[in-house]
Amino acid sequence: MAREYALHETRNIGIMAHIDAGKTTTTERILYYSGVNHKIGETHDGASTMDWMEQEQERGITITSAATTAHWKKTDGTGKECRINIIDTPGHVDFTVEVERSLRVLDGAVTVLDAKAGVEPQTETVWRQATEYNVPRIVFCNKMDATGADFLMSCNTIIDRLGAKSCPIQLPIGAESDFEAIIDIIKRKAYEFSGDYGRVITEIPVPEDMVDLMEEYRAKLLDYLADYDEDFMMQVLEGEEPSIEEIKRVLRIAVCNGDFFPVLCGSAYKNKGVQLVLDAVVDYLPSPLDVPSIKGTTLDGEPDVRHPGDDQPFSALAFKIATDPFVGKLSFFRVYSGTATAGSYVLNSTKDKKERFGRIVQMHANARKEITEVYSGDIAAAVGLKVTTTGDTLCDEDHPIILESMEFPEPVIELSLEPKTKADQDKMGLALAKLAEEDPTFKTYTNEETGQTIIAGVGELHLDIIVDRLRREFKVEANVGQPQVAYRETIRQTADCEGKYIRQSGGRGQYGHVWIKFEPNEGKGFEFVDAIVGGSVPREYIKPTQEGLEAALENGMIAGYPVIDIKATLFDGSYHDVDSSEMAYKIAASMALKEAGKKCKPAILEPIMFVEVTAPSEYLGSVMGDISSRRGQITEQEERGNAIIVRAHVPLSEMFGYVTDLRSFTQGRGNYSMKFDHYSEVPKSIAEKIIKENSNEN
Ligand SMILES: Nc1nc2c(ncn2[C@@H]2O[C@H](COP(=O)(O)OP(=O)(O)OP(=O)(O)O)[C@@H](O)[C@H]2O)c(=O)[nH]1
Repeated sequence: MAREYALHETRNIGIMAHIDAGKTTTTERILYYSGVNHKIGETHDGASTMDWMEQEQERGITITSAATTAHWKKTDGTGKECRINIIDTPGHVDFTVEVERSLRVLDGAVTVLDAKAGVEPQTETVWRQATEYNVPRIVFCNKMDATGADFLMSCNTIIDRLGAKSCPIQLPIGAESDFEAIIDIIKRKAYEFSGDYGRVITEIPVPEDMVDLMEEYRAKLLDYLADYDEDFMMQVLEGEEPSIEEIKRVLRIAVCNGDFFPVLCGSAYKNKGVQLVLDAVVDYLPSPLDVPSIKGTTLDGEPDVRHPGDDQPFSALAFKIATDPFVGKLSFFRVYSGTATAGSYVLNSTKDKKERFGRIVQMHANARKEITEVYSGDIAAAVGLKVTTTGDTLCDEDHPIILESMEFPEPVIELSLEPKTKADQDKMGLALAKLAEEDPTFKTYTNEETGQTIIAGVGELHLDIIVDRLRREFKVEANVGQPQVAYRETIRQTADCEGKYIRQSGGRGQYGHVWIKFEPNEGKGFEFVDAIVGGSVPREYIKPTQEGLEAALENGMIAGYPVIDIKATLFDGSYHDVDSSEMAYKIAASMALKEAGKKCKPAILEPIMFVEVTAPSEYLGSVMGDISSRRGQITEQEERGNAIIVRAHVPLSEMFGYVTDLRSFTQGRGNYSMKFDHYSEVPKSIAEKIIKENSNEN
């Protein structure tokens, strides 16, 4: 089967915004106009198609990014269509990993702003992420119908707050309840929307009193564009009037270049303007051919690259694993090069395992269409992959490559779960394993000392939702502990440590004996070195020693928290001809680590968060004072109109309940966002307290 849409007629886009700016409503309209949906579900009625998970509907927020395919006619008069793959990205800071992983596989994005507020703190976060991943964007200034909507103010915030090169390519006619129609600055035409969900678009005259403003911004736009094309610059300098096609051509170059951001306006809710956003997606956002070829490495770690094209070797990146109630596990992937058919085998080069593409499906909101082949540039989901997790590369076995993957934030908050009944206990293990498979930022483990199941995530809301899903989707009832900081342990000093496990009481005994040198390994995680010469520890017991050590690291040395940044060199030991066993070496390794807890100057590390607070200027003093009282260090402060932004590093343990405190001393006008930054050693007094608390529980 040949491909349905040419590569240059494919768009992989994300819709990014501050929470509540209207991403979901906008996406719904897109699906409606592009013919996928026949009924529009309003998010505030809890009936939207994208937010199909039950609690998403109740909370009215988008949690998972569903990849959805839509089609839209090109504006060049050829009657041809583009395929637009849309990834709906969540706006809450606890889900930035969702934003980041979709950014990784997108070629372009639509940033949705709320016309009442312009650029908001969370918009800045996603904007910066998009910049980091070089994702070209167009901006849709939504909610023009809402009280307080101000288009030009919003456009200015893009320049002032984001420091971005940007210019409107539309102007609203009227605002708030008088918002009526939209002017296309490039075409010098105006449009109004009527009929079923604004389906009918009618051209109307540009109001007399808006002509000057339109010309002013048109001139500004041309000025900006002149930088991107020499011929165009000459035309503008010589006062020639460039044609509409010419302007669109250069605007496309500017947008694809990733540093120019045209702004459109409308109201998704009132059905005005979304079709023009789709036109702009097709006209200005890049196809897979317009973005740089994806980089990666060969299996030997040499730099390598894959170019888009169906004739290239197959390469794809798995960016999301989801559980579908009907087909089971779905692995979403983006194809960067080549093609693959359903039923074929591919190599998971990250894990060095073969995988079979059982069935391949394309998602249309919550419906799915089975396809037989995927092509370069496509986004689709595979059913039945066994070992693949988020971030893995799938590729042609004969041309292996490991594509650049993504980084995931640390799970810094944890809580304990106690199943209510034996039946719950049985179900819980499976359910947690499934959730962890879907979400690389969610971890679960058993605290060996207390026997409790611990779940860890990136924020309180993240864990809240996990617990909620356990209850609803997996029908597991559990008592939930208070959220706690996920501390870590490490060592500060090198020492040789012995672990000896010998049991000889009649019959076959147990014998395992190792000497391990432990060294601090800051920022480099866990490293295991086999330095055994002369067989003092036989070959077959080296892997068990490493495994025993890895398991022991999870349970800590002094307070039960996972040990990080440690290098272990197995350099000596002994064995017994009859009694040595894998188990005995595993235990010996864990005993050696216990000894490291005494000899290697162990330390407790706490997560330090990057916190960004925005509040009216008069609260600057209180914001700073409060951060200091939380052991915070202010790194930057900035004034922006009447508001101040304070950036700081604050230990997570001091941030519980911050939202309530901030609201109360700023009379509800302060806001903040926070994300993990790094680990740092806790002050001695606190370390002692943590160790004491954790030994009390025993
Ligand atoms: N007045 C007005 N309200 C809108 C518009 N678009 C969306 N809304 C409302 O704003 C609220 C948030 O819209 P959503 O589409 O759920 O926003 P979102 O950005 O997807 O939010 P999350 O999924 O929670 O991140 C809902 O109550 C919408 O009905 C608009 O154009 N005008």
